[in-house]
Amino acid sequence: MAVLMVVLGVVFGLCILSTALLKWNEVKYRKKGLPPGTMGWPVFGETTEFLKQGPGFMKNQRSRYGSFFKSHILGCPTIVSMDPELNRYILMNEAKGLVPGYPQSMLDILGKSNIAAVHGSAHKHMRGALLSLISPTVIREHLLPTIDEFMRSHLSNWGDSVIDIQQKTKEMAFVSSLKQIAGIESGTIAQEFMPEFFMLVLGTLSLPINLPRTNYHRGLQARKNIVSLLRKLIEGRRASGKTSCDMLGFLMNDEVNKYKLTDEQMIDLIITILYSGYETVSTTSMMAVKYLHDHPKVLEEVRKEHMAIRERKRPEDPIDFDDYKSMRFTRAVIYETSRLATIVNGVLRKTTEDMQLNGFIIPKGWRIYVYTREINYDPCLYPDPLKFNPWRWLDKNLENKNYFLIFGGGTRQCPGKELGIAEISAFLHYFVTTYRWEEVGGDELMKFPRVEAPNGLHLKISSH
Ligand code: HEM
Repeated sequence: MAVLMVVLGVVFGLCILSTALLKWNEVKYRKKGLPPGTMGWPVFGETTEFLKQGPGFMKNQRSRYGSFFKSHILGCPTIVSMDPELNRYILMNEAKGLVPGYPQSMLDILGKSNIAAVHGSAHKHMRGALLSLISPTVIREHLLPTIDEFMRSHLSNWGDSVIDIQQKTKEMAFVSSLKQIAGIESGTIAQEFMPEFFMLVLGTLSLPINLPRTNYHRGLQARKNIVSLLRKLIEGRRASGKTSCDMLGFLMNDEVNKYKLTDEQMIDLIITILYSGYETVSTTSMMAVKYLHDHPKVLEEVRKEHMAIRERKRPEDPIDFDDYKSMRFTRAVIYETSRLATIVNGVLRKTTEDMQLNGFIIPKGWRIYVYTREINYDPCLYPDPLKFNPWRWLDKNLENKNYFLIFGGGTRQCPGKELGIAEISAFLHYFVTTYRWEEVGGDELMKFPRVEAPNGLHLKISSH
């Protein structure tokens, strides 16, 4: 009896303490003019609910508080915006103080000059330099041939084996970028680079606690090593006096390049390119393979498109820009994959000063989560939204609609969109024309907060 009384007493005490803590945190953030919503626990906020319930948490909060509510997630007081009109306004108005709001660990590891860390004229300059490296002309004349050569060799010996397509597409996205940036494809530099880069990526998604063995600490160390590798590469090229026909060669060539970047800026830009195209391209490629496997009719249509291209060519001929432009159905598959898998849930901004938004006052330094995921499943915009139906993208001009935010919008809209689509298209070209595949089975796929196969996605591959 006495034990039961003690247990009941402890439970009762804990209940009172929890209620008091939750109440205290609500009162702390009860400023006049803030949007409705809850702030959860001190320090942790509602991060656990957000990560555990994922999209369900967002939908639940929206049904209680509307499309514009406050929360405390991932270490920051945050406003979540799920309102399409407001989302566009936020993305279009960086100049009014709505700047990128990515986590500190990401900014520290990607560098002071990385594109998400700079605003105003510095952003214009870095973005201009990047766009000059990946313009449609450069894609046509330099990047597509490089990508073609890479995909051909990367996919050349997958036949009659079991592969982990997640691992393969990750390596593919990374090494393909490295080849475009510095002509490096295999050999010791790529081998040295790859584990460092994977460590850097992990670090950007961690809590910024700089203690030995934390992912943040390892990420910072990986950045140091990558910077030193790139510095050696730049110095080696300068010493040799040769010009190279790759992104680094163009950046270093003052005669043709009007954006004069310092070595630090060049290095941060290269890290930005590697980082931004890595997870987006690899995950979309993996998920496209998954959806094609599950939808034989779509696979048949894609294969028809790519076989028609091959029939016009000798086996050794690369795909060119006209071939790429003719891949209309493949483009539709890539959009449908991005929509249904929602590779990017939204983008982050923060306020540089107190500002009025949607009739509320948002304090300086608060994060704004422009949460675009639900648009992808809106039955008014995409009828039968849970169906994988690439045909919906043909002839309807869906990619030019103002609710199409798969590649972001406004001043920060993805500059790598065409490059990313070209890479995935070239990958699919060689994959569907060379191989047939079966899932080995049972691999788990997670869709939130990131799309990933925690134990890999294994395929049994046979030659076509
Ligand atoms: C399927 C592939 C891709 C998807 C879905 C994608 C998606 C996005 C999205 C949603 C944004 C907006 C971020 C924001 O507003 O804060 C963005 C920005 C960006 N993307 Fe991509 N991306 C892809 C491929 C690439 C590639 C291949 C590159 C390589 C150059 C790249 C480079 C960038 C950069 C540098 C930014 C920041 C632009 C700025 O802040 O001005 N992306 N991307």
